Amino acid sequence: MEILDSVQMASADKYTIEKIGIPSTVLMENAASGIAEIIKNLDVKKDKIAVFAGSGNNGGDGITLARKCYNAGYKIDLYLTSPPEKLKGDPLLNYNILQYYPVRIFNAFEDKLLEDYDIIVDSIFGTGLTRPVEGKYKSLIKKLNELPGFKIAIDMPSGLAGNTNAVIGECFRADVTVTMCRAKIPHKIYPAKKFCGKVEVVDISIPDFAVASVKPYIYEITENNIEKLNKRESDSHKGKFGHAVIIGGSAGKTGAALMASKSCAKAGAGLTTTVIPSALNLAAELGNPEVMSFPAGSGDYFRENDAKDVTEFINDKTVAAIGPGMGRNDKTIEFIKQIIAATNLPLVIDADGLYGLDQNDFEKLRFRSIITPHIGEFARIVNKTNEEVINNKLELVREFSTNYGIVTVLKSADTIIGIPDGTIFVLNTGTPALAKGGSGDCLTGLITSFVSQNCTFKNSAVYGVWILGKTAEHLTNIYNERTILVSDLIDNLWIEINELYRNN
Ligand SMILES: NC(=O)C1=CN([C@@H]2O[C@H](COP(=O)(O)OP(=O)(O)OC[C@H]3O[C@@H](n4cnc5c(N)ncnc54)[C@H](O)[C@@H]3O)[C@@H](O)[C@H]2O)[C@H](O)CC1
Ligand SMILES: [K+]
Repeated sequence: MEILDSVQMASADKYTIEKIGIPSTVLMENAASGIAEIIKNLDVKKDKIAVFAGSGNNGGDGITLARKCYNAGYKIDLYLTSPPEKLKGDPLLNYNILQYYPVRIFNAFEDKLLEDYDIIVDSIFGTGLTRPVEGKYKSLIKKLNELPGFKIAIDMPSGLAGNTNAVIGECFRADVTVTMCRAKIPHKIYPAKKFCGKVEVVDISIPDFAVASVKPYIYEITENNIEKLNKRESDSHKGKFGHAVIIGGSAGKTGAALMASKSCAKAGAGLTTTVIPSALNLAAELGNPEVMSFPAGSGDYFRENDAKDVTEFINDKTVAAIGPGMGRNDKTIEFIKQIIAATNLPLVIDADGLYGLDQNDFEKLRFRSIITPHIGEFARIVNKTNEEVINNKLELVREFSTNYGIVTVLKSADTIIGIPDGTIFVLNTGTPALAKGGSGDCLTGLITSFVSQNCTFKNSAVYGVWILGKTAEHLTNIYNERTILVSDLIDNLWIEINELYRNN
């Protein structure tokens, strides 16, 4: 599904009203009907409802909803943030209609809140908000957050802006957010996502082609749109699924290279070899019997002198991952730079593999690489603070991927995948069980495995993130979010891989 920003939403809205001719009043009526339907189906007490409505169209949705809620038999009070004389357009039309209904109408700032409401509906600001709320609006939102009732935001929790995932100021904390047509950026991406609660999307008759006309470039990957895995031909042999290489390990971190390699083999690479500093080779030989190893150099970490042998070894392979557990020794960094310069192989680069890279190295990775940084690693790459990355992750990932022609997988609770044509994919899979050392190594192995099996870079990245996240969800449901080890994830990768085969 597309994720829109507020400008795109307004354009799709305009297209529907002006080009197709569906009146805006109909859209508002549909929005209110959709929201009322969701309220009816909520499993919470809903005898007394308070709607807080602003003067714009978001307020208009709330005013119209008041009528729908009355029709459904709820006791409903409306609190306006502006005098009725200031209303115009559809909000005014619906306000005038509401005069015929026995709904009590108050001023949100001047009148006292009358009783304890079961449900508080926030329709103060929607996609029209672009700057932080101040003054009496700020105080009102604070006050609403302190009320005990169940909280529903219409379109967006008031205080969030529709074109950013950053929390720009005080905002309503919703249990449920009901949005129209498509989810917007703050609904799907942290930190704003945290304020939205469960997000429900209602159809208000804006057709798909009106959405397509605004050229969406952000998509959420879900069960419904993830590409299924192809069944293997019955006469397949291992040569068909590539030879994947995992270059990693250093004294104390050998396990990272082993976990990445095992994940790679488990997800279906034809052959997997761990390239490992030779002093650690025995661990690789004994630790992963299904995986081959290539002992490099003579020490317990990689040095630049090892690059020649390693390059010769990997050059006829299908894909190499660089990074798991390599450490950050200057000589190792030089080794990585030389590998990047001396080969044209598809590369997946993670963790320590990214640490010493500069613009020059990234230039050499154009159209053949996937990088998988977490927030801190990406902040270092793009020379920003962690905070700046968190609040601008879409723009920064998009800029990096398009500038360098590199697929970027920015790992966090909502993983963002940027591809070189400027498209962004968002995956909200996973649980806090993944907040543990080694999860990233598993992801690197998975992505490398799918590249080895000839999947596109985009699909390889998507499969890696999806399978790891879904496996964590599955195991968290059975066990809990603390006691799951990466080896448990690896053992259970088959469950989600089975799901990806389904219906194919
Ligand atoms: N296609 C759809 O999704 C439809 C959505 N609808 C609803 O319409 C709103 C957007 O309405 P709009 O009138 O453009 O904006 P808002 O109601 O969000 O509010 C704008 C209003 O508030 C003023 N304002 C903005 N920021 C601030 C601020 N920080 N402090 C004070 N005042 C502020 C601004 O000047 C405007 O006057 C959308 O979210 C949906 O809920 C339609 O119902 C149908 C189609
Ligand atoms: K709102």
